[in-house]
Amino acid sequence: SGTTRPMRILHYVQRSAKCGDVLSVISAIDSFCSKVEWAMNVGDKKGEILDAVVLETRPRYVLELGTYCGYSTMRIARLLPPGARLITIEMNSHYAQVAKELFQHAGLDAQDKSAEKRPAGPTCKVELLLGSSSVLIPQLKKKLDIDKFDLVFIDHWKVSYLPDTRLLEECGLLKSGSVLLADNVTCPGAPDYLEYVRNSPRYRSQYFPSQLEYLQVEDGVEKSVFLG
Ligand SMILES: O=c1[nH]cnc2c(O)c(F)c(-c3ccc(F)cc3)cc12
Ligand SMILES: [Mg+2]
Repeated sequence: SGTTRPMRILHYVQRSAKCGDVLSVISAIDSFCSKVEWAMNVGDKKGEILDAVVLETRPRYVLELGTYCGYSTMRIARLLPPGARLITIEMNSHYAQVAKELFQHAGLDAQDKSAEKRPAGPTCKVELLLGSSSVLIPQLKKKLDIDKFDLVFIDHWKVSYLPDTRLLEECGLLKSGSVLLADNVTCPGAPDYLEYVRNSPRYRSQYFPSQLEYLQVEDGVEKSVFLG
C-alpha cells in the first residue's frame, strides 16, 4: 500500500542529493532524518566517531553487521583506499534493496554478492550480503576468500552483538589489533556485549559517549581492540 521509511529516505535522496556524490547523499539522509522523519542511521555525531576510528585503523578488510539503508556503509566506504573491501550483512531484503539503490545514487561501486551475475573477485569496494549474520559469518572465509577483518562495525540487532563477536573469534576472523566498533551500547544498549568486551583479557575496550542519532538522548559507541 503506502511507502516505507527506507523508501521515503531513498526518494528524498534521489530528489535532493547530487548523483555520484557520496557526501551529498550522507548529508541528505541526515537532513531528512533530523527534519522530516527519524531513522536508525548511526547519524552525524556518532558518524564522526566512526570516521575517526576508520581513519585511525586504515583497514583493508572491513565487516559491517547491519546495513539498514547503507548510511554507515557509505561513511566507511568513502574513507577506504582502493583495493580495500567492505562486506556488509543485512538480513532484511527490503533494507538491502534500498541500500543498493542509495549506493548507486552515490556512485559507490557496490556489488550484491547474492546476485551471481556480477564478475567474480573483488571488483568493487562494497559487497552486500543478504542473510543472517550468524549464518553468513562462518561462510565468509570460504565464500569471499577473506582471512581476517581489520575493522568490524557492529550495528545490527542488540541481542546478536555478543554471539556474533564470539562467532568471529571462533571462525578465526579476528587478528591481534582487529578493532570492533559497536553502535548503541547505551541506547538501546547491549549490556551482555559490554560486560564481555570490558572484562575479557582478550580485548582493550573504550567507550565514546555521544548522542542517539538526531536526538538529545545519550548513546555511545564502544571501541574494542582484539588482543589475540
Ligand atoms: O535496531 C537497531 N539496529 C541498529 N541500530 C539501531 C539504532 O542506532 C537505534 F538508535 C535503534 C533505536 C530504536 C528505537 C529507539 F527508541 C532507540 C534506538 C535501534 C537500532
Ligand atoms: Mg545503530
